[in-house]
Amino acid sequence: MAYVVIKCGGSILHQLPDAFFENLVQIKARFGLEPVIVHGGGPAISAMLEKMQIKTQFKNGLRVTTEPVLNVVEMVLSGSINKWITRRLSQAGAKAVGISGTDSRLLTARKIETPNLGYVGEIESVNEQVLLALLRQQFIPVISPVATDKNGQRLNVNADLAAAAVARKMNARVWMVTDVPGVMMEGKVLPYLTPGQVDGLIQKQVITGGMIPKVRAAAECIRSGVKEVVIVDGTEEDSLLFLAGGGKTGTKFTGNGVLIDG
Ligand SMILES: Nc1ncnc2c1ncn2[C@@H]1O[C@H](COP(=O)(O)OP(=O)(O)O)[C@@H](O)[C@H]1O
Ligand SMILES: CC(=O)N[C@@H](CCC(=O)OP(=O)(O)O)C(=O)O
Repeated sequence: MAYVVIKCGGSILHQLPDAFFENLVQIKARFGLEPVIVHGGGPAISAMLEKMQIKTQFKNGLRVTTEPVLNVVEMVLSGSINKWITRRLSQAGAKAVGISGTDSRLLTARKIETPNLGYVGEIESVNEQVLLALLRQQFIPVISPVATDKNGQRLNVNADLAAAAVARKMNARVWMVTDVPGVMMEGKVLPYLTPGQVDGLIQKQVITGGMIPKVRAAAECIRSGVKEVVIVDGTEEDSLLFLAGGGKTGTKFTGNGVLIDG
């Protein structure tokens, strides 16, 4: 079976048209691709934290996660956002099941060692049996990226990194759906990138903020043998069908891409 992990970024979620969810259902019928959704929700978490007057900050695209922040992260991601996506998919005719990385140890993580990041995790293992069981019964899994460590402590995992871990485990293609047409440099989309180019672009601050974990996750995928990682604009019409059919859009990560000057 061919799987595709579709990472839906919080930046774009609420602008995704009905057609996006309908396309998601069609890629299975028309191209035999089985979708697994991993979603973010950064802006919704920030909005809720602001409402609750809890301060929040990011380091290299990762949210500093104290205990009160962690409570809000889980409430928003595994609660409202996860259920909102499954509702949209159900409306589009899919059998969607929303689960969190803490269910049945789907995502096990360890605390990232960067000092003062708090309860932020990096994925150690993915229990793909849960996903395979759902997929066998024609369900589309919709995953919230909250994980647990080996002691059962909840950890906040960046959704790009969670999507990469799931894709590596399932040997799936990866489409990262976001609010920009790809990785941009000097106002233009970079059509191709290789893992080796990523660190330089971050150092030169061509890539900043939320794009940092995205390109790092993409590079990690390619280095471990994932065949296709594409960063794509969620509002681009029929982009999922286009990608499923082998079309080229957004920024594609490859083992040997086009070199960037400088
Ligand atoms: N070189 C770059 N190309 C495109 N976007 C970039 C770049 N550097 C930083 N960004 C920022 O990254 C954002 C996407 O990351 P993020 O907001 O975390 O999205 P998502 O919620 O989809 O994961 C873009 O909206 C843009 O502001
Ligand atoms: C550790 C960390 O930064 N976790 C993210 C999880 C959500 C996410 O990744 O959402 P996007 O895909 O919209 O960025 C956060 O707290 O915002």
